[in-house]
Amino acid sequence: MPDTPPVSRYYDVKRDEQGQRYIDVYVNGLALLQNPLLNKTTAFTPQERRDLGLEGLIPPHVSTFAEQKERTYLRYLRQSTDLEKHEYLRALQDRNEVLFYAVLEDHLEEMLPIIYTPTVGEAVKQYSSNYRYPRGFTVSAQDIDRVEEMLENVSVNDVRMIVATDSSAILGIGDQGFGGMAISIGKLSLYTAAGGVGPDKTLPVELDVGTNRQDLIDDPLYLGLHQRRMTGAEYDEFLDKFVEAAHARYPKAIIQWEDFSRGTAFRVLERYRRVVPSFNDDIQGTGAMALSGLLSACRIKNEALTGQVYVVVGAGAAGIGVAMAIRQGLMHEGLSFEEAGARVFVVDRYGLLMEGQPDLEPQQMSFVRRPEDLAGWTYAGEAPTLHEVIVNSRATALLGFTGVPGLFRRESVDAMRAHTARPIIFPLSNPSSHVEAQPADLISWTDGQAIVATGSPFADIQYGTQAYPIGQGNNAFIFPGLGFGAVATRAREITDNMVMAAAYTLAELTPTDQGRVYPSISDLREISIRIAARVARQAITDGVCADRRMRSLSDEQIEANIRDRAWLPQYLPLRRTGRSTSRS
Ligand SMILES: NC(=O)c1ccc[n+]([C@@H]2O[C@H](COP(=O)([O-])OP(=O)(O)OC[C@H]3O[C@@H](n4cnc5c(N)ncnc54)[C@H](O)[C@@H]3O)[C@@H](O)[C@H]2O)c1
Ligand SMILES: O=C(O)C[C@H](O)C(=O)O
Ligand SMILES: [Mn+2]
Repeated sequence: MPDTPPVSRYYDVKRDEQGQRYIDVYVNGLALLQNPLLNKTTAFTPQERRDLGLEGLIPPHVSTFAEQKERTYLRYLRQSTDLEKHEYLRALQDRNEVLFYAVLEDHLEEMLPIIYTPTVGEAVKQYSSNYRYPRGFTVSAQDIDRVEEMLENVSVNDVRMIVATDSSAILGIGDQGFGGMAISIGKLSLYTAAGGVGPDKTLPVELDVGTNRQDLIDDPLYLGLHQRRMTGAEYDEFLDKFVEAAHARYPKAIIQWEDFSRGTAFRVLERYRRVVPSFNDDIQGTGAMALSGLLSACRIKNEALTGQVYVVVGAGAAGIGVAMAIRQGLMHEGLSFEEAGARVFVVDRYGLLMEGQPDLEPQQMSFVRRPEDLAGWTYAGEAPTLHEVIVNSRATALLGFTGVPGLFRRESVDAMRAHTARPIIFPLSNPSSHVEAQPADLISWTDGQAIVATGSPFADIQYGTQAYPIGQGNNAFIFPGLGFGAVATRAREITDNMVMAAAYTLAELTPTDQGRVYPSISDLREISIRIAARVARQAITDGVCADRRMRSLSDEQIEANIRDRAWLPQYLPLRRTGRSTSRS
């Protein structure tokens, strides 16, 4: 019997007599080379080549890992556009995952914008035209009744982390139909590169419930379902079937819901969060990320979180998630629910959220103002506009989650400077082309006084004689650690306290001396490990840790345990003993 559970029907990770890990493979020859979890391309040893039927199929020179990485990186540099670089790295991932993650680890800051935001947005749009090779799992409105059988086709048997999207609100680029699969893939690449979850433990999922994009429906080359989106009870039934089947096949898996539009995001989160361990990245991950940036900004200002007035624009999944997180943070700092809510103003397309507006959704209701709440305000229409809210509320912090480029105007920024010397301005919409204000404008309009963060990466801003670094306020600083902490404890549920622990840990780990409110991406892995440890501790405190051994560990032991189990991109020896212990 192996001392590690079977992980794939193509191989098991086992230990030899000396306790060294090796991979026992049940395929050979070309079939082995075509499995990206097993393939070492040119690095197979002469012994492996003989034993695994690879002789004659690969070039004679046995490459070192360093040579492979160098060859791969040089070719990466020869790709001329960011999308070509993305496609090149994705092809590498589909060929050899260890090498992909090793190269990514060596060049994380350079490559994150390529495999993830903003380039992944382009990959989503081009998904059908650039489709090449299967990755992840997809189920559509046509075949949801067979989802259980279909999940059996997935070759890995021990998935711990699923990212699933219905592609209804991808970044700030809206309904993208089947192309949203690229987002699930990109998020999970970060789980492995930063969060330490092995690639064989992850499963990207595209829930193809249709698309309301007529141009996609009319395009014969579009690879998703050519029909309009399911809604209402039909949609709920689809999701119920997916969740039930995924949980049955992968009982230890955490589900991250990604890029669901505001109409479904909250409903889906609440419907399942106590059924399977799950969280919504745009609501909760973004909420924690934004709260952390605000805590760091307050540290720079040398003021309290409770001393600011917050305007959140865009009352969708992210905006409401962030407004809730700010309110929770203010309560954590001692305010009552009412006092905290009074400091948070939420604006959507009709202006300030006000009673009686059309299309208000349940999750927005606790932020809705009545006219009598606005005594002393001056505004022209039925609801104050964004600018009128900033002026009347005496806003000191402004956060954007609208996906509308250029929404933050100079007059509003000037108005903020009447209330505070150092306005906090976070245009957090992605990708870069959808940012609510250019960081360079914000720095120059405020003579370098604004504290700025953006969702997509921006280079330092040169203004006068000084360089102003722009922190990247992206939920990538939260979800890998939050998810890994939940995986490590086999959390039965992801509690609000676990999300808050992630937010406060990120703030503690953010050095603010350079004026940045988010750390450098090069520190992402270390930060994710530390967040995972604190999330794990919180899971134990909250009584949701299903892993008995973890419960008795000290904080130091938890962190050591998490560090120790983080997957690293290294080749293991491959052997073929002929004794399969896997299901097949
Ligand atoms: N930085 C991050 O980590 C991060 C995380 C999540 C989402 N986001 C970004 O936030 C944006 C929104 O994402 P979401 O998932 O909440 O989408 P969503 O569709 O749920 O919400 C968007 C909201 O913006 C509102 N809106 C549109 N135009 C507006 C306008 N002119 N004025 C005011 N409100 C307007 C819409 O009515 C809707 O309520 C996207 O660009 C996304 O990339 C960033
Ligand atoms: O994907 C990102 O870069 C962050 C966030 O989840 C978003 O939807 O914009
Ligand atoms: Mn998202």
